Amino acid sequence: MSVSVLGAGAFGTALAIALAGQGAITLWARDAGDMQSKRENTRRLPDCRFPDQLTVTPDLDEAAKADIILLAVPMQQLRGFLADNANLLSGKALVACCKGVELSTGVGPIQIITQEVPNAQAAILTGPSFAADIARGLPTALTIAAAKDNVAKMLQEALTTPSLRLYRTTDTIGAELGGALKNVVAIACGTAMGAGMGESARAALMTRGYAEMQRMAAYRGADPETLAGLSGFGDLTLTCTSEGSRNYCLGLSLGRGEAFDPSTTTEGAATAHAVAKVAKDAGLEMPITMAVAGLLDKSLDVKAAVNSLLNRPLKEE
Ligand SMILES: NC(=O)C1=CN([C@@H]2O[C@H](COP(=O)(O)OP(=O)(O)OC[C@H]3O[C@@H](n4cnc5c(N)ncnc54)[C@H](O)[C@@H]3O)[C@@H](O)[C@H]2O)C=CC1
Ligand SMILES: O=C(CO)COP(=O)(O)O
Repeated sequence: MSVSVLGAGAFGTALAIALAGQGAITLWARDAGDMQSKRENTRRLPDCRFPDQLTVTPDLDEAAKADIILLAVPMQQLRGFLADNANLLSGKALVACCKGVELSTGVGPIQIITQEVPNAQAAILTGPSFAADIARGLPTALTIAAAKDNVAKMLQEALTTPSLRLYRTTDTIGAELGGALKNVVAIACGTAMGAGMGESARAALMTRGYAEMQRMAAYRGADPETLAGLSGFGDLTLTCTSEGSRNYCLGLSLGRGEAFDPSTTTEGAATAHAVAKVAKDAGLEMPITMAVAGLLDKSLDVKAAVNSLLNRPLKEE
C-alpha cells in the first residue's frame, strides 16, 4: 500500500518521517522548494532530517496517486482543500490527521470527507502525540478510526511502525471528538496555570472538562469508552499538562494577559466557538467550553470566567 501525506506542517512532516522507515513515502507541500533542498522542514519541524525514502513534492497530482492519503492540513482548511481536489482524491482511503470541529457547520473531519469526497473511505488518526516526538521515533500510541473495521484494520497495519503503535476503533465520532474537545480544555488549563490558580484548579478543569467531553460525545452518539481511550483521556492528559502544546500555551498567554502569535495553529480556538454553538443549540451544559469561548472573544476576562464556573448552582458529580 503506497502512502502520501498532504500538508507539510509539523504533524504532516513528522508522520512522513516516521512512515518513511516502512518504505517510500511522498510528502506534498505547497512550498516544497526549501524542504527539497535542505531535506528538513526548518520552519515547522526543525532538526528532524528527512530519511532518503521521503520524497517532498509540490505536485499534488503525483502525491494523490497513493492508495492511502493522510490529510494533515488544519481543520478549518480541510473542507476547502477537499472541495478543490475532490476529483484527485476520489476512491482513496483518506485519513484526517487534524483535530477540531468546523466553525461554520459544527461537524468533524469524517463528515467533511464524506460530504466532499463521497466515494472515499474516510478515517481519522488521532490521539496523544507531539510532532517532534513522532519524528524522533519516540514511543507513541494513537487511535485509527474508520466506520468499517476492515478499513480500520488495513490502515492500522499500514501505518503502524516499530515506535508508533496504532489501536483501532469503528467509533469515528468518539475518536474525532476526543481529539477536538481536549484542545478546548487545554486552553482552559493553560489559562488557569498562566493566571497562577495552581495545580488543583487544573485538575478540576481537566476532570470537569472531561465530563463536558463525555456529554457532547453522548449527544453525538459516540461510545463513552472511546473518550476514555487515547483520543480523549490520553490526549487530554498530554495537552493539558505540557508546554509542548500550542493550545495550552495559548491558554498560558490568556492567563498571563500576554499576546499570542496569531499565526500559530491552535485548533481549540475555533473549536471552542463551534462547540459552544452546538451545545447552546442542543441545550447541553458545557460551562468550561463557554468560558473558553468567552475568553477568546473577550466577552469575559479571566476573573469573570472563573466566577462563571465557581458560582454555578451546586450539583451531584
Ligand atoms: N503539531 C502536532 O504536534 C500535532 C498536530 N496535530 C494536528 O495536525 C493538524 C495540523 O497541525 P500542524 O501540522 O501542527 O500545523 P502547522 O501550523 O505546523 O502546519 C499547518 C500546515 O498546513 C498548511 N496549510 C494550511 N492551509 C492549507 C491549505 N489550504 N492547503 C494546503 N496546506 C495548507 C500550512 O502551509 C502548514 O504547512 C492540526 O489539526 C493539529 O491539531 C495532531 C497531532 C499532533
Ligand atoms: O494534538 C496535539 C497533541 O496530541 C498537539 O497539541 P497542540 O495542537 O496543542 O500543539
